[in-house]
Amino acid sequence: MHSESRLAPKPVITIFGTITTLSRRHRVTDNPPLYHIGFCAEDLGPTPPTTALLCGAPERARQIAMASEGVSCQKTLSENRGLNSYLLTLDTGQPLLAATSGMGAPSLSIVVNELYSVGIRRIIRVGTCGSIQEHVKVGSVVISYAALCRQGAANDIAPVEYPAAADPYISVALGNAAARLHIDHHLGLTASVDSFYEGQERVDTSANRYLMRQLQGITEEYRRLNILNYEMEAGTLFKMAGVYGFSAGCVCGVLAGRTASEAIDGKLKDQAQSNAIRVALEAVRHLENHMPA
Ligand SMILES: O=P(O)(O)O[C@H]1O[C@H](CO)[C@@H](O)[C@H]1O
Ligand SMILES: O=c1cc[nH]c(=O)[nH]1
Repeated sequence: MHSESRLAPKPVITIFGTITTLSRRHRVTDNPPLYHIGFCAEDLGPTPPTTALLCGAPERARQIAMASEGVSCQKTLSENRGLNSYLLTLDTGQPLLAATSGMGAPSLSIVVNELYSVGIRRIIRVGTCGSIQEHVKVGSVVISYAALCRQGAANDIAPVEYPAAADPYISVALGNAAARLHIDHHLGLTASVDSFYEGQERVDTSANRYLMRQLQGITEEYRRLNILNYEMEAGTLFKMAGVYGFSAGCVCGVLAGRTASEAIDGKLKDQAQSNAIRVALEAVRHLENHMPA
């Protein structure tokens, strides 16, 4: 045992106040951190969280931890590879993890595997998306109860036909949370794909103006199949939940209205993301109270 590993965590001053970060020298356990997420089960303390809010962007995980009402950040667990993760306590007393998946299913699959290893049993993706339906407006949130999963990583985990379904209790909790907060929301089907440009039929804003024939018209086809939105992680998360045996949900802020334009709406971006965060936090408060993981 190295004596330095028993040192108390080092306090650091950030623009958000004083928090504690777990540098390699100041971790309170000798157990090795998991290779990608950069922490292990013992780093989660005596009352470890079993629920994680999982964001594609590290800045969003940080926003949940440092700038959300009713959330206290106990410590920064890791910033390894930009997969920022934070140990939190909600105003209800519930422990919670805010973590980062990175963009796309391959990165998400690694992070989710390691989160499961450290004891996480409920994962709510807090993401962003593009709407493909006229009535799903930029700034609103989409709660995915299932996904059309056109993702390669998922095929390493389950057959292509395997259902990509959210936990119905989480989906209902997210819908009820959005209603309580008076946030414009839609509960429905999501298309989870592997690329932001070609896979979501972007041409005007893409460096690649050539779209393979099989993708030409795909957005209109999905629209007619009553799919609400495009994003890049939920399908694989849902399939992993089924195979591993944890519960999963997804709420995404709408950043692009694809019936009008391919572009991200910069003006409503912050509002859409903070709506998704507020809905997820409110849902967790009620899920934990009524349905222990
Ligand atoms: O904002 P996040 O959570 O990263 O989600 C969406 O944004 C990224 C693409 O811009 C993809 O990861 C997509 O799923
Ligand atoms: O259009 C969008 C916006 C965010 N994320 C996506 O995957 N697509």
